[in-house]
Amino acid sequence: MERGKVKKEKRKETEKKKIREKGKEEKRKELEQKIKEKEKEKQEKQERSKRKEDKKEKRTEQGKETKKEKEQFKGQEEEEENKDSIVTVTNTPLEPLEKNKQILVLGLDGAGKTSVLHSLASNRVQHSVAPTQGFNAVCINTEDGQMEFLEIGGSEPFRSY
Ligand SMILES: Nc1nc2c(ncn2[C@@H]2O[C@H](COP(=O)(O)OP(=O)(O)OP(=O)(O)O)[C@@H](O)[C@H]2O)c(=O)[nH]1
Ligand SMILES: [Mg+2]
Repeated sequence: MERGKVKKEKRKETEKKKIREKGKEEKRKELEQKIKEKEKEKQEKQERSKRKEDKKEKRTEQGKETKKEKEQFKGQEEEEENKDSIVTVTNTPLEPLEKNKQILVLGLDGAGKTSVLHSLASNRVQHSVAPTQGFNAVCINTEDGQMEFLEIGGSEPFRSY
């Protein structure tokens, strides 16, 4: 009888051990799953941060390009202003060239604006030209298209224009 009791107790102990081991394995599996989920979250965060950095870099590059364009435009304007007596400025310097061009002619009085335009239009040199009062418009037809010159008198009353 005692032997039978001992055997039963041994069986119970082995069963208990088995149950404990199963519980431990389940806990291990749960921990492993949690660790994997955390790693995935970290990777996703890193990818998001990378995308944000890429977007920022693109924006800064675009800003640099626009700044360069502005600087080029300013440089062109300054070069045109530094010309001696007659200054010609096109209305749309950065747009594609059109057939009809409008050219503004500026300069001090007596510089020879009207004389140059007259010689261009008529192929003749006119010596005594009266000072331009207000503005003087000259249209010249060329092979490529029309060129419209607008001269503003260089006398002091017209310099404000
Ligand atoms: N010697 C010489 N005289 C010139 C020349 N070009 C113009 N002139 C003379 O300079 C004077 C003034 O010329 P304009 O063409 O009227 O000058 P402008 O720039 O139109 O002057 P405003 O209309 O007052 O702004 C005229 O008597 C011209 O004959 C040039 O190349 N050489
Ligand atoms: Mg003139």
